[in-house]
Amino acid sequence: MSKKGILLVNLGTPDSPSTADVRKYLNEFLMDGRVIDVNPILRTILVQGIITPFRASKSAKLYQEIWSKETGSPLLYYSKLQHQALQTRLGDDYQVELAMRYQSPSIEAALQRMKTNLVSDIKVIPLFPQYASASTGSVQEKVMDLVKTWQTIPNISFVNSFHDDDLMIRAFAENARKHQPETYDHVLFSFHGLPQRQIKKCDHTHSYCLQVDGCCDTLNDTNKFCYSAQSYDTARLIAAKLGLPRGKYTVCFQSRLGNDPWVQPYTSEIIKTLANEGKKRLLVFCPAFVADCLETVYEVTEEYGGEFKALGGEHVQLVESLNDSPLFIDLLERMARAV
Ligand SMILES: C=CC1=C(C)c2cc3[nH]c(cc4nc(cc5[nH]c(cc1n2)c(C)c5CCC(=O)O)C(CCC(=O)O)=C4C)c(C)c3C=C
Ligand SMILES: [Fe+2]
Ligand SMILES: [Fe+2]
Repeated sequence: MSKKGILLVNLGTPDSPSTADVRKYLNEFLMDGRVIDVNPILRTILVQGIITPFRASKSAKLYQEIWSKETGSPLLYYSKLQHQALQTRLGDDYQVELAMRYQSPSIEAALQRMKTNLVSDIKVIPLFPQYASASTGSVQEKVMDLVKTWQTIPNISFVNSFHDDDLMIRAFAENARKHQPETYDHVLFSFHGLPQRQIKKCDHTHSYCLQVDGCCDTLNDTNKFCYSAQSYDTARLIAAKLGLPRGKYTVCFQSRLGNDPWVQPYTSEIIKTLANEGKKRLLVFCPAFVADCLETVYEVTEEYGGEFKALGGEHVQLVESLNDSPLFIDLLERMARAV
């Protein structure tokens, strides 16, 4: 009998921290119409004429800071650990493949290996807890775009999001307990940002997301696929698991790009406010990521840590990501086996 296929897909990272490879990565990433969601001519001018030429060498320097001689990019390193751990858990009845949406290893090569092995059931697990068109949606589109040319299209299913899954919530809470959250003045749940335009576009009523006060306070039929609403839900659940009172934590969004408004509050502004209030020690979760990466290792620890200290703060502690923690592998195994 043929094996069942599981395709794990994360975002992607450059092949090396050289400016040339970072440029190649940024061009592929940002030319995705779900990431820079403007018309193709404007996107080409923005990405290839403005963003990438200015950003490539700056980003390459950041990647050089986090790149390990032995293990390379943290995102790819931890993704490989997750891949191996899941294959071990699932055994020989399953073929587990790892791919990145951009650069390598590619989704195309992973699907091709499954096709060669006559895998007839494929479950795609985009490694993003909260649904966004720019991340999960892009993976889904890419997979469908590749298999549409096959003569026989196999049974394919997609995991859409797992923002409220108890195993993920417990995994983050367990990582935080190592740092004794009660010893910190404040806790941040810092999610990757998204342009406000993309948040509004996911609301088919066009009158709720970012139009109504408190639109992310609960999940309902209108906002159930809203990245921001799902992020608030994740934060509420982790906070509840740790018994954090409402005033002890803040949800915020990091990594803006360009001049358009992104979903707020911005992490950098919250860091300033907390330093000005005299807070000294911050514990920071990044629950949009299941693996440590540039956005956690560098942006939180170095960039926000540096800004906080310059304003009188003492310490910013990152809660490490899920990486290959047993509870997260439990979750991957459960998603893989679910019919
Ligand atoms: C959590 C899922 C992600 C969403 C949603 C997302 C949207 C998004 N990102 C950019 C621009 C950049 N993101 C960059 C890095 C990056 N982004 C994610 C995840 C999501 N992005 C990850 C996991 C990483 C880290 C990759 C790594 O190699 O470690 C970068 C590159 C770094 C830099 O130059 O700052 C950019 C650029 C946009 C525009 C966007 C949605 C519109
Ligand atoms: Fe990103
Ligand atoms: Fe919303």
